[in-house]
Amino acid sequence: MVQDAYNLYMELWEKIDERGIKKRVARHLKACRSSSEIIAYVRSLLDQFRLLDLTGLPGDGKNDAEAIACRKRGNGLVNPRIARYVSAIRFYNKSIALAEANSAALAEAYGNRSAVCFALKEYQAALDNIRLARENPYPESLMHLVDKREQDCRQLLSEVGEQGELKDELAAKVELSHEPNPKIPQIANCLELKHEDQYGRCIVTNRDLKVGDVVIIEKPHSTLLDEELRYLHCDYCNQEAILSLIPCKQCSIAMFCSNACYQSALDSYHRLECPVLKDVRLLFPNVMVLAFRTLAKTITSFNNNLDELKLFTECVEQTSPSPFDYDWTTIGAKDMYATIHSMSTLQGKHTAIDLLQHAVYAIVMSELLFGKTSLGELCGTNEAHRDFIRVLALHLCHIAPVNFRTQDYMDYTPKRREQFSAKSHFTASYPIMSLMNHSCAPNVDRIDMPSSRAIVVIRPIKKGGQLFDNYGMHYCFAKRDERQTELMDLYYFECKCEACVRNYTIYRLLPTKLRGGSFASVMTPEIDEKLTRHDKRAAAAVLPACYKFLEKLDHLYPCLELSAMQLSVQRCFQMLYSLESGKEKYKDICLI
Ligand SMILES: C[S@@+](CC[C@H](N)C(=O)[O-])C[C@H]1O[C@@H](n2cnc3c(N)ncnc32)[C@H](O)[C@@H]1O
Repeated sequence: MVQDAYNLYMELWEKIDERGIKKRVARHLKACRSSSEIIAYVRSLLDQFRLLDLTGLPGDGKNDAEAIACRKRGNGLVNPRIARYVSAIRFYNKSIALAEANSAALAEAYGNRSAVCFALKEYQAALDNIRLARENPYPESLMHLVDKREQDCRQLLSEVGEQGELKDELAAKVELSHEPNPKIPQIANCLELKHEDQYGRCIVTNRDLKVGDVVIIEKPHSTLLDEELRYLHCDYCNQEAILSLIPCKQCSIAMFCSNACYQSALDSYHRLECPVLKDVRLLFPNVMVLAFRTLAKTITSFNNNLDELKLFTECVEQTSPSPFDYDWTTIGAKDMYATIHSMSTLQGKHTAIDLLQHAVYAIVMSELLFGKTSLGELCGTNEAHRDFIRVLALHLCHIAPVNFRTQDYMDYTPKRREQFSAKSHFTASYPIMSLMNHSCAPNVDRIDMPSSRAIVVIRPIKKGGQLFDNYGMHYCFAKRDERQTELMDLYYFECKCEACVRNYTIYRLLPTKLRGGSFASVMTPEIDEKLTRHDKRAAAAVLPACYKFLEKLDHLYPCLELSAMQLSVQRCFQMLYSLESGKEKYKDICLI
C-alpha cells in the first residue's frame, strides 16, 4: 500500500531536511520562472530520493467475492429482529458497485435490494430492482421468491395507487430579489465586478441591498460527492437515491441514480477518470480530487485535443477574463473552463513548501493519468503534451484550496434532539461566488441547495458596498489570532475586516444590547421548539420577521441578539432549501 500524496510530500520534505538542503531547495523553487521548471525540479528531487513509486496502489475493478461478502453483511441487517434496512441497503449498494457486470452476484444484490424496498413499502422501487435482477443472471433456484415479490408488489400498487412524492408546498424555489443581469442570469443586475488593491477582484452592489435579498443563485462548474455518501447518493447529480443506484460498469466507486446521469458523467469527465478514481480518492483530500476531476472534465470538453487546450489556456492567461466577461446565456463548456482557469491562484504568493506540495500532487495526478488512463496513449512520447498536463494539473492544484468549497445537506439524525442536522454533501467550484472576498463578520450568507447555492444578504449593504463571504473563520467561533493565522496559511492575506480591526469578541462573550425580550418576541420559545421539530411551515413564516430584525437593529452590531438571529436564519434556510435525506419516512418501519 503506498502512502497518500500528503505523506509523500512530507517524506520528501523530511529527506530534504535530513540532507540539510532546505534553504537551497526553497531558493531554487522560488527562483523557478515557470510551472514547468517547478515540476521538473520537484520531479528530480522525487527521483533523487526514489520516492515516486505508485506500483503499490490497489487500483480498482469489480470483485465478485467482495460483492458477495457485502451482500451477506447486508443480509445480516435485514433480520426482522434487527431491521436496519437503510444500513442493509448501503451494503447492497456497495455489493452492486463491486459486482462484475452481468454477473449472478450483481443480480442477487439487486434481488436483495428489492426485498428491502418491499419491506420499506417502496413497491415501485422493488419492481425496478426486480427488473434489474432479471436483466442479469439471477439464480433459477431463487426465481420463485422474486416472482412472488413481483406479484405482491403489483397487487399492492394496484390497491394503494402509486404514491407520488408528496410535493412540499413550502420548499418554494429560491429566486433572485432583483432583476437578473441579462447576460449573467444567475446574478442580480445590481452586482458589479471591481478591482481593489487590498482585495484584488471583488463583487460590489450599485444599489442598497436589504437583509433577505437573494443576489446570486449559481450552479457549480464541477462537484465531488462526499466519500461517505458514495453508496447512498448519485455521483453526478448528488441526489440521494438509496433504492435505485446503478453502478458504473467499470469502476467500483461511482454509482448513479439513472442511466441519464451515468451517461452525462461519462460524457463530461468519468470516462477519463474512471480507471483511477479509486486511487485518486485514496491519495488526495476532496478539494484535490475535485481539481483532478476538473482536469478530466476539461480535457474531455476539448475532445482530447491537447494542442487546442494549450492554446486556449495560454490565451486565458494572457487576457485574464473574469466570469463577468461572458454571456452565460450562450456560454459553452470551453469558456466555462476559462472562468475556472482564471480563478485566483495566489500567483507569486506561495511559499516554497506550498509549491513543493502542489507540485508533488500535480506529478502524482499526471502519473496516474499517463499510466492508467487513455491519456497515456494520447500523449504517447510527446513530452510537450505530458509537460502541459503536469502544468495544468499544478495550476488546478493552486486554484482548488483557495476557491473550491464544500456544501451541506440535511441528514436525518433520529438520535439527536434536532432530527435533521447539516452534514457535508459535496465539494464544488462556483466561478461567480468565488469572486467574493472574506470577512470574519460577513454581510452575506450561503443557502446550500441540492444542486446549486444562493447568496443572501444578512446585513444591510449600502450602494457601492462590497459583498463579503465568510471562508469558515467567523468571529463568533474563533478568536482573532486563530482566524488571522488560518487565513494567512490558507489564503495568504492579512484580514483587516471590521471584526479583526475592532477585535470583536466570540459568541459566548458577546454583549446583549436589547432591553426586554425583543429577540424572543421574534424567535419565541414556541417557534424555537417548532424549528427543533423541523417544522418548515414555522421556518417559512418566521423568516420575514428575522430579516426585519436584522435590518432594523444593524446599528447595534455586534451583539448577542443579532448573532443569534443570524444563526436562526441559517437554520431556517437549511430547513427550507437544503437537500433533505428521505430516510425519515422509514422511521416507523425500521431502525435507520
Ligand atoms: C476566492 S478568492 C476571492 C477573489 C479574489 N479577490 C480574486 O481576485 O479572484 C480568495 C483570495 O482573495 C483575496 N482575499 C479574500 N478576502 C480578502 C480580504 N478580506 N482581504 C484581502 N484579500 C482577500 C486573497 O488573495 C484570497 O486568497
